[in-house]
Amino acid sequence: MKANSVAVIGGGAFGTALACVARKAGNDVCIWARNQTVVADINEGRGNPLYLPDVSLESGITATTDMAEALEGAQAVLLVVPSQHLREIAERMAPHASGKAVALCSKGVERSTGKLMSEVAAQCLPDSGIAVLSGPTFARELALGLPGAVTLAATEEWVQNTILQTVGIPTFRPYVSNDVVGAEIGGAVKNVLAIACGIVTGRNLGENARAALVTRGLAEVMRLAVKLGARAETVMGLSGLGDLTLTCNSPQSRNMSFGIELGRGRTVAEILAERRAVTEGVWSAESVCDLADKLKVDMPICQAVNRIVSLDADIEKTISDVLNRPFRQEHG
Ligand SMILES: NC(=O)c1ccc[n+]([C@@H]2O[C@H](COP(=O)([O-])OP(=O)(O)OC[C@H]3O[C@@H](n4cnc5c(N)ncnc54)[C@H](O)[C@@H]3O)[C@@H](O)[C@H]2O)c1
Ligand SMILES: O=P(O)(O)OC[C@H](O)CO
Repeated sequence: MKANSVAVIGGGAFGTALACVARKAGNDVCIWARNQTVVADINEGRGNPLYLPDVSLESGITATTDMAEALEGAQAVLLVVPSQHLREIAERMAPHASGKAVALCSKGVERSTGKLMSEVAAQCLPDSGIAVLSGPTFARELALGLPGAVTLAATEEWVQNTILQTVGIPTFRPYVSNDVVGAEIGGAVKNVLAIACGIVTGRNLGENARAALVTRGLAEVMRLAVKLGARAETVMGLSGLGDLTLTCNSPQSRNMSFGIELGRGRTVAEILAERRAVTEGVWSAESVCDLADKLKVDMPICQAVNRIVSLDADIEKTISDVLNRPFRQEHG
């Protein structure tokens, strides 16, 4: 029997890792990447050293810079580009993605509109079935075949089933949900909170402080998610608590490591200038805070990160402001 065909849109670390997962699930996989060097590395070198060094790719994973070619014949699509570029790429996909199941794997909130990724996709890909795939997943570990689990959220059963069959394997276990907004909000906000945890780590403020930040950060995610109509249980699942725990506790995280460097005194511009990889929390801090303001949701940790990364606020003063907020009830 001919293998199913899967398109992975985005040739960064996570797109490449998900291509490995989809291949292990028995699919023929074609990665679309904008960078010709990435395409050549995948097709000729069987790897992606620019974005995911030291990982070899199985045959059965190919790459192209041609969007139509990548999507032709694909039953399922994994959309894995940085969140601020999702609209532009989804618009390019649209003529070739009608009737296909598309899993959104980006974590962020669009800066120019304040929209969640599913809202952007609803505008740009009206004829596709949309899912959100999100959870605690460092690309490298996935690509190496280490075990993990994610939330797979879609309102339509055929979309859930298509994506489940595309990526579900014993070492990559999707847990299915119909709470799309709940599944995506955790991933978007945890990147901002991981920067806060990094700052605290970089300034040697201790493990107690980081545990407090993770817990109070979870309360921020919960308040925003519930206000957006998401379910609390989703926030307590893999895409919420799971991803927050991973990202806020490991310097493997680009967001946490960015915060660590900030905490040690380097500037946003200096750190970003040295990075090829995307640090989503930098780009979503402002849009998460704008969304919170609009919905009148209190998110003091995210606001503090935004003041530091977007408005160049003094770190010591910002930490002091957070610590000196009035005491309050833990819940409610
Ligand atoms: N890396 C991970 O462990 C991981 C895990 C889960 C989710 N994600 C999410 O996946 C998304 C992609 O992250 P990644 O880690 O694969 O990226 P990456 O940092 O490895 O690479 C950046 C990617 O962005 C692309 N890019 C840069 N500028 C672009 C533009 N103008 N238009 C289109 N593409 C552009 C690059 O070509 C490259 O493919 C992000 O939203 C990230 O939060 C990443
Ligand atoms: O390295 P980060 O901070 O972008 O995090 C990667 C994934 O989102 C972890 O689930």
